[in-house]
Amino acid sequence: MFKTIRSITGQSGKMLTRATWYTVLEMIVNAAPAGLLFVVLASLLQEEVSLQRMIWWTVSLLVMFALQALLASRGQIEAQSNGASIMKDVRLRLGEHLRKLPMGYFSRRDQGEISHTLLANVDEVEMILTHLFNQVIGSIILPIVSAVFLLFIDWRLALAVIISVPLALPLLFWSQHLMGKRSMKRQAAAAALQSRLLEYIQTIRLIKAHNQTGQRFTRLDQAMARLRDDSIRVEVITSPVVMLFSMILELGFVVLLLTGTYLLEGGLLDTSIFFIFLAVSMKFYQPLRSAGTALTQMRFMASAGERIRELFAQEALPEPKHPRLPNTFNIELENVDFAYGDKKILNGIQFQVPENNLVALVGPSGAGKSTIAGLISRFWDINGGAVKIGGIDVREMQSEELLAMISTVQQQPYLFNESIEANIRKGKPNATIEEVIEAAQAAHCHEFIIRLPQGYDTVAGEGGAALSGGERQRIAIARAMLKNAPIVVLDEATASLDPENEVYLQRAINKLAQNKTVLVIAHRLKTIQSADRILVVDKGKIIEVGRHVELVTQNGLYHRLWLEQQRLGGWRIKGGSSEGTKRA
Ligand SMILES: Nc1ncnc2c1ncn2[C@@H]1O[C@H](COP(=O)(O)OP(=O)(O)OP(=O)(O)O)[C@@H](O)[C@H]1O
Repeated sequence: MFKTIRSITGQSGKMLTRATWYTVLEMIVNAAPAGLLFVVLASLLQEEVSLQRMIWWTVSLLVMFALQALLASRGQIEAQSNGASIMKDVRLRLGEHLRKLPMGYFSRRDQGEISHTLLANVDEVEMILTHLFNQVIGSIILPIVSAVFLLFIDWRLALAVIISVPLALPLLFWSQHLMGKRSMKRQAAAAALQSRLLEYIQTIRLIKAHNQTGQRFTRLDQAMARLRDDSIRVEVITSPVVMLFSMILELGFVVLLLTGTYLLEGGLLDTSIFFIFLAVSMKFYQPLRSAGTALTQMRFMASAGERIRELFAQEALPEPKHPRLPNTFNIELENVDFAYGDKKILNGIQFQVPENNLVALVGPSGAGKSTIAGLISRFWDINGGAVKIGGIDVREMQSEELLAMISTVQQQPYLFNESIEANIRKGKPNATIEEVIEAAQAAHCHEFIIRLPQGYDTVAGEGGAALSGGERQRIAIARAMLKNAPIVVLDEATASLDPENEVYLQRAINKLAQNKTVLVIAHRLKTIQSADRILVVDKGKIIEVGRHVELVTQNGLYHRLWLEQQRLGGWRIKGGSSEGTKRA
């Protein structure tokens, strides 16, 4: 448990902080009234009490209580600030680590699971550092101090008090073991519920549109029921063992009573000593019981640490020891093989995009076009061959430098829930407002932005929900224009846009493509009629290569796709634009 926490916080001794020392002192002061009680009782029994003495004792007691409260509050503040700053660092390192992971990790894991680890699990570990750890330390120190005190007074009775501890401890270890096993299951159920909740919220529009509220709610309901069952199971399995631990521990009190009475009857014990033991033993068993509960709770929280450790253990794409930078920006794929896990997707892909050329990838859905485009940004590492930019393998470049030379415009670009200005500025964080407007004008979105109630200050909504698909794409293009990277990877919108939007979008794309090396995934073939080269991809292979005029005359897949799209075009109520992606 401590090993996990140390490994995720990266701090070896930092759990024993000033806060822990405050707690140790607090517990010593907490045990001190027992000593005072001993003196008071002895005086009472010997009838040596005076009012003046009693006032002194009372004052001393008040000072002890005040000191204890002061130490407790200092300890809590220290623990809180130390734990919170350690976990801030963990959150930052987790964010940084996630950024370096291959995209494959994100497609394997649910978004909800990842966010559960980043939010709930980090909070749970923070709870250990800010509260539970010191609570456990305090609950162990107080009985130790009390036991030492009792041993000094009468070793026979002290042994009677302590004797139950070694008998109860195995039960505590057992409860820890049970908790360790069950808590991982409960964590998985909580993460699954988070995924279902996220899915429910993100797809609420779709669910309503298809009238599937009942069906989706069932999935959510099942996830909730699983979490409920796992939570109950954790309690049902561990609680009886913790209870048994407490009971066996308290048996020591019975042993104390029997031993004390036996010694008293034999005249081997002073009554005042016996009273002291009866009173002080409370300071022995009660904190040990709390330590047991806090330790079990801590073991539960530590499973959150396990999940964080697993996330840190995911291997990032290896960075080169001696990174290289290309001088030119032609793209080259040499005999590339690629698989998602065991699922082979690309087979011997080979092509070039000469610098400042526009090459289009076309083909049926699932052919592997987006995968090819992702390999250029090194979203995944390939299984065979090489992906090169300017003759240098992308694996020999530092990932940040590689990403800086590529602008990617997605089919469904994501806009942050910030102002449109901030969204465009993501392409160049230090851009002036004039540069932002210039990019928006070039991307043909300035006109619609200034017509919005708050113009550039209009908030785009989560994911860009406040804007239409075409508007979102144009803002993403403005973002890419501001970035002004030498390579552009463009995933063209599949959905039919209204003619006006389509014309503007096409003009924006043409502007973005000027003097750049462009790889475009084209879904509408009429937009790539003037591309320098078209690659037809099918089942992970390039099966045809040529310009539009060459390919339409061959009796191949491109020809069939072209005829199909021409036929579908005839069904449109309004005619589309005749503009296409072209070199300006
Ligand atoms: N992250 C992933 N994990 C596993 N399989 C994937 C992943 N992404 C895509 N695939 C699979 O790889 C194949 C190629 O997908 P890809 O998205 O590259 O095709 P595409 O030609 O771009 O399709 P579309 O035109 O529909 O976008 C598909 O069978 C798809 O199911």
